[in-house]
Amino acid sequence: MPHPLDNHPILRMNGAGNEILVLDLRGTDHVLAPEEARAIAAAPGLRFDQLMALHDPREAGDDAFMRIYNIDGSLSGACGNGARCVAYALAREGRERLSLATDAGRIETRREAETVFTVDMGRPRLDWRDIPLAREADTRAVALEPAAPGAPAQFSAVSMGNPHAVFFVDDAQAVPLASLGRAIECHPLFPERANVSFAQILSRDDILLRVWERGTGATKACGSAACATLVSAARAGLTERRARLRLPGGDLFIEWRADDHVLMTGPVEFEFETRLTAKLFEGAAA
Ligand SMILES: N[C@@H](CCC[C@H](N)C(=O)O)C(=O)O
Repeated sequence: MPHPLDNHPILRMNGAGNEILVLDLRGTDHVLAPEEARAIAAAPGLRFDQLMALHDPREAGDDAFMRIYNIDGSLSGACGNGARCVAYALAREGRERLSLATDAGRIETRREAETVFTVDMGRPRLDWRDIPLAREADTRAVALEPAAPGAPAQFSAVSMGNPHAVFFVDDAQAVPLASLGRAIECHPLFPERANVSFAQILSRDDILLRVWERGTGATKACGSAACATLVSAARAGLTERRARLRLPGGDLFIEWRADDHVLMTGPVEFEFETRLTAKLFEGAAA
């Protein structure tokens, strides 16, 4: 029997430099196995930061249900830049606004301009159990214990549907992102691991940000991390509730509205469309 994804189209896009694949599985009952996600990531030209698999909606009013894969095959409950890429992909069907469900909740997107999209990421979750953390803590300032060599002593914890640890630093460019990110992602405080951000406050509405993503590593942009950072900075009184987040791949504009929803706006680029082949999955579970 041919592999169900043989000859299936796949889109390569990026959201502010965050490398995204969009795999539209609506109308099929195929659920991508972690091994299959890793096989796609290993194919020439298809390496991704996140793969967004679209499934038929489970509830009336939704446009799709999404499964979000990291490069190691693990799943995430949220991906802000990926959602904006999905919004661009489905805009080709004439849909300018979307409601997208994940296991962590529902997010909404809208088109602002030809290649600029906003995603409403919903409310941040700020209770230590929701991050989750391994022990009770005030999420505004959690002590990193045991200490990680070279890491700041404390961080802010936020869930945007996925776990984030945000460290405020004087010089984000000087942070050894790979070594610290790897160590903190898997720190015993995070039973589900964490996305790790290093943020430098430039002014009350301007933040420089570098991110080590859970399950993927250093990326050029991480939307949910940008949201978690703005929420952390505003809670700490370091910024207003609206700011520009400068990431290596581009700028994201984040607003934590009075109704508690966090909105992110930024650019999306379509790179190319190609087709998967059965050969790619040889050795991976079907
Ligand atoms: N790049 C994403 C976040 C992707 C998920 C993350 N690596 C996780 O495992 O939670 C974004 O734009 O939000």
